[in-house]
Amino acid sequence: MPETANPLSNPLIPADLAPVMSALCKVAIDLAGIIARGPLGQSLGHEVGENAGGDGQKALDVLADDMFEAALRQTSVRWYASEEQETVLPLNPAGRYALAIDPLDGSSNIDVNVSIGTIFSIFEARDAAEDSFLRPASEQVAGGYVIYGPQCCLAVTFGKGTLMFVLDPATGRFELVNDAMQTPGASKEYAINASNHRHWDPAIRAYIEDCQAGKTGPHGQDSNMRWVASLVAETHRILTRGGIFLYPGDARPGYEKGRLRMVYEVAPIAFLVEQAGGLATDGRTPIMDLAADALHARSPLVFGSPDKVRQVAGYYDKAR
Ligand SMILES: O=P(O)(O)OC[C@H]1O[C@](O)(COP(=O)(O)O)[C@@H](O)[C@@H]1O
Ligand SMILES: [Mg+2]
Ligand SMILES: [Mg+2]
Repeated sequence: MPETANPLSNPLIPADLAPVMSALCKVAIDLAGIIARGPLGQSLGHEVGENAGGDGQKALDVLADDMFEAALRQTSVRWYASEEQETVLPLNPAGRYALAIDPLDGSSNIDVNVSIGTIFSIFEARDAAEDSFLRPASEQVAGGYVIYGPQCCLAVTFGKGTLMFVLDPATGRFELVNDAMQTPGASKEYAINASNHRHWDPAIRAYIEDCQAGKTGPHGQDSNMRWVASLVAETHRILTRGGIFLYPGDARPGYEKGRLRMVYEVAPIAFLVEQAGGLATDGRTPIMDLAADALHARSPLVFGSPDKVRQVAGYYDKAR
């Protein structure tokens, strides 16, 4: 792929954030190349350790983290918080921004050639490292993801709608394909890891059982279930085709608040989805009103087409 000085130049990118976005995109292009070579290149999917959240780290998790950290050092990012780092790293002391990142999302899919991604969230930096991230999701100045799939795409919001770019392999540039993504309202698809059925609370259990009941059940429609186990891929599908995603808290030890991390998974995805006319809650409360109480804190996440997300909140109200 040809190398361009700036792979993302567009008037819709705020000028102050443009160098940060450009650095993210350059790394994303390099990662897309590494991922595309799969077994022809270095081994990507083998376990190399454990991260602060207790998840196994794959070689590509660590490589992606190293690449983003190195590239963002040259930008106005003051604080760097990563799924793969226990604490916040100081980058540019004079920098204006605090950037949180899931360098490689969906790592269980690395070996099986299914879409994986990168998720990022940007706040204005505060003087204290952690304080810069432990604040309401509504204070984000940018949120987005890159998906490494059949197409490499960037979805990003700066609080004025959700933009979608596609990487053109012929030029090495991300081209704008939609300047106002709109989550479709009507969809028959729901996404949840159904193997956890026995651990769910009564509200989620009742909601999913009613989805499964189909046309003759209370929802009055047949549904399809999807579970990619890659949050970026589920988000991309829902932004494009509608539907609902649920990763609720459940009864497994350590899963009281589900699996997903507030700072670098839940908050940026909620920002993107709400800017595209969807809703994102923890089941009841809008994610945008919530703040993490620790860097790697988890949060339940329910997002997608507004009517469906409201419907889930109704099940929680009934279960009270
Ligand atoms: O394996 P589970 O419990 O279904 O969890 C799947 C979820 O875990 C994740 O893979 C977590 O992300 P990481 O790969 O960044 O740890 C999400 O992308 C996905 O939604
Ligand atoms: Mg993730
Ligand atoms: Mg990850």
